[in-house]
Amino acid sequence: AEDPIISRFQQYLQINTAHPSPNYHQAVDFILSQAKSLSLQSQTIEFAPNKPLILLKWTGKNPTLPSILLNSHTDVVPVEPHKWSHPPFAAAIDSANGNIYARGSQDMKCVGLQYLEAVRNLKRFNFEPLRTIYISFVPDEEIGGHDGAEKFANSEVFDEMNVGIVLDEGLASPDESYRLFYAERCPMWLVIKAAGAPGHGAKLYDNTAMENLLKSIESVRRFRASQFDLVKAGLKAEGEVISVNMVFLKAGTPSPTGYVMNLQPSEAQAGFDIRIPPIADQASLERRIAEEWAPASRNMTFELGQFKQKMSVYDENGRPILTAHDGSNPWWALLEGAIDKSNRRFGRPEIFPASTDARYFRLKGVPAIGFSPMANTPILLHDHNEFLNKEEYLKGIEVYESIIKAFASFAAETEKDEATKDEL
Ligand SMILES: CSCC[C@H](NC=O)C(=O)O
Ligand SMILES: [Zn+2]
Ligand SMILES: [Zn+2]
Repeated sequence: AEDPIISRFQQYLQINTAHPSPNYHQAVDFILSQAKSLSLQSQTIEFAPNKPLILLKWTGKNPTLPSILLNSHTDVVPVEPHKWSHPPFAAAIDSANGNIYARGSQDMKCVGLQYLEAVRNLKRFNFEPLRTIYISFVPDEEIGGHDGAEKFANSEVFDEMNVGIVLDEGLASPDESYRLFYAERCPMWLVIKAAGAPGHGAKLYDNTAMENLLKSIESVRRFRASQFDLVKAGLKAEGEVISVNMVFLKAGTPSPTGYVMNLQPSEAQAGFDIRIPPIADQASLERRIAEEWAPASRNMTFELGQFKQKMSVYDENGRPILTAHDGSNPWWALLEGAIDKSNRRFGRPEIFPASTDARYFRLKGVPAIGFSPMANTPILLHDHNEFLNKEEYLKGIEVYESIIKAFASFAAETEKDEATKDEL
């Protein structure tokens, strides 16, 4: 009985939805055909042209209760096919160990289809949800989600869904414990630019663009090391420090044979991917950028928010964007209980080190938990030879069945509503 399940996963993985030209329409056709076989209501919405978002609905017995949203993205990151041991869109299975190789096998086509397979099984056992369950397949997560989850979370459609809890992606775990995420670092993409006097390549003089930029890079590196040291010493988790990584360097005067060697250029720039946890002081980092990393006194300028990536770690009320993971959030205990029931372990709640669509839902005040059921699995998202083991995939379906059952059967509304009922 497991073969059709795996072959459906393979079919989804075989659709090339890699940027910069994801084949979204083929993915939509596939998901819609699955939805039809499950008798789920479906809707395709283009918040931006040619960027379809699919919204599936399984209506609950009490549709007035806040609903459950199971979110996944349909796009994947690009590949360097010749560096893979198996073609990245073949979804080949290594018969020796059952590993399924494909871009998206971990990030996150697995999760999207596991939701559907879990629903298939629950329907087969005639489970009837009390709460309405929505399943969304969104485009463009890998390029920031602006035309996908961001527009969706800010839409009337979303308001009308009255979502009480969102599940979104997490990370694989090399050990036996699943990882759970209550928040994520927010991206801040920075380009710093240095200017200086050009001159002969043989001349030693102050204030060259290159020297000015290098001073900044040294300063960035000291900060990077100070953050990384906290992680290495075990004092902070990966998601709890500010990461800064230089991702490009651009300078020099091009010539037909390469670069002009005896000319010191008048401009130089460097790009940095910065990620800030919601527990950090973002304003003080921005001061550091202006005063230390790109000081005007050294002929430097900077641009924050390259490719529209600059988020605030705070919401409009100045509160850090995170989902409660204590007793005040009943969904957390339900999730842990459901995983427990499936005989799987889980670790302490963490801050996701990169960024996901969950931030757009959290920003709307809706709790969102990052979770991808992949234990005993090396973390290979965005890497070559991304794979997920067949058995681990099947186990994940069972875990989602348990979670969906627990979430969809949760009868209490909020503490406040309970109190009101008691008074009546
Ligand atoms: C910052 S917008 C791009 C989102 C992307 N998400 C997953 O890898 C990331 O780089 O974190
Ligand atoms: Zn992802
Ligand atoms: Zn990704």
